[in-house]
Amino acid sequence: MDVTPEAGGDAGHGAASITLEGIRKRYPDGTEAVRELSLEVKAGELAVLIGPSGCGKSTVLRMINRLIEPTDGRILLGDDDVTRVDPVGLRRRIGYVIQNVGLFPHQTVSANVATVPGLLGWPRDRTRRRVDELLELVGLDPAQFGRRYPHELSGGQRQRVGVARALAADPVVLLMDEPFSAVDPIVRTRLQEEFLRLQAEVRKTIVLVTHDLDEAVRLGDRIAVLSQGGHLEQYDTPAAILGTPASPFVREFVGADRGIRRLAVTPVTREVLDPLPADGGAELPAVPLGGSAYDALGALLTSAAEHAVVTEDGQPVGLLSRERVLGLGATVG
Ligand SMILES: Nc1ncnc2c1ncn2[C@@H]1O[C@H](COP(=O)(O)OP(=O)(O)OP(=O)(O)O)[C@@H](O)[C@H]1O
Repeated sequence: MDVTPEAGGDAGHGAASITLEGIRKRYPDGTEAVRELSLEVKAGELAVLIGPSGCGKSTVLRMINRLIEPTDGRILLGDDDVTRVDPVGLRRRIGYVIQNVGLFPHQTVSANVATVPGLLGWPRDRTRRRVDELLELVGLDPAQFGRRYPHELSGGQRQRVGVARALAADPVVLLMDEPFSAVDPIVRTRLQEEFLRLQAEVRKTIVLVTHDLDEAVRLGDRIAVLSQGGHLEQYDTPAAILGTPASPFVREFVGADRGIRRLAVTPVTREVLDPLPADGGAELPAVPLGGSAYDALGALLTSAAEHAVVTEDGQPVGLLSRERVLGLGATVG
């Protein structure tokens, strides 16, 4: 069988749907990592797998490209059963991006991106064109970055090279295991935005594993919330997952983050302030009246202070305690 780019590709360009049918993974030591999971990712869609540590997310992902062999069940790319094909050939048709990227340290950026085309025996000219095109696509100038080695790049740049490498041979499917977690939050947000633009262009079928609910909500067309043993609690759009959690587990899972998210949109008002001390709180961190409770909490945690002084037009108007800020999160959660 040949997993062609057209296989099952009714929506994405060169993308295939992924169907998991009753897959199960029992490790040799008896661990039931995934008991029974069925899931369909439509061609050209991005599905996020999220859930607590150890619930089986990475195991599911690695069964799709057969880095891990399923104990039971079927996995289809388009109409083709991946459990029946040569795993090495299969992996050349599936892009795989992991945390910390896994670039080859002694090869240049261009050589890294050219890995799979090289294995597939593409002519050198075609490979070179493809490498340049992909580096441009992920926002790296080929002339400037192509000859560098991975250690000469920032973490965010390495991550982009990882994505370019995974896309090099125009895979039918892209698997991403915590692809943005190794970079700081600001770079992460930027990479996520760039990645969404890239996905709008290439429309691959993508399965992405993350711990970060904000990332799941931002990137996912659909989110699969898993509990221990790869149990599928809910598989739905981000809005539906946040708005109508299907089980107490999902409610609790999104609930914790929902409180934090609400803090970001809750302003610090006069109602929550305590009177100023005699010295006006000169030594305390200052936060503006009307600023977000989330930012106020950040200022308190950074300075390890119990109180912040709240200012209006530069003048102190009251004290805000850490307890009050946390209360704002709890009462609106
Ligand atoms: N090779 C292995 N042998 C035995 N058990 C394993 C093996 N690999 C993973 N497991 C177990 O299978 C379960 C699922 O692991 P998996 O890595 O898929 O979870 P995960 O949801 O990706 O976790 P995390 O979020 O912590 O990365 C865990 O209980 C883990 O300890």
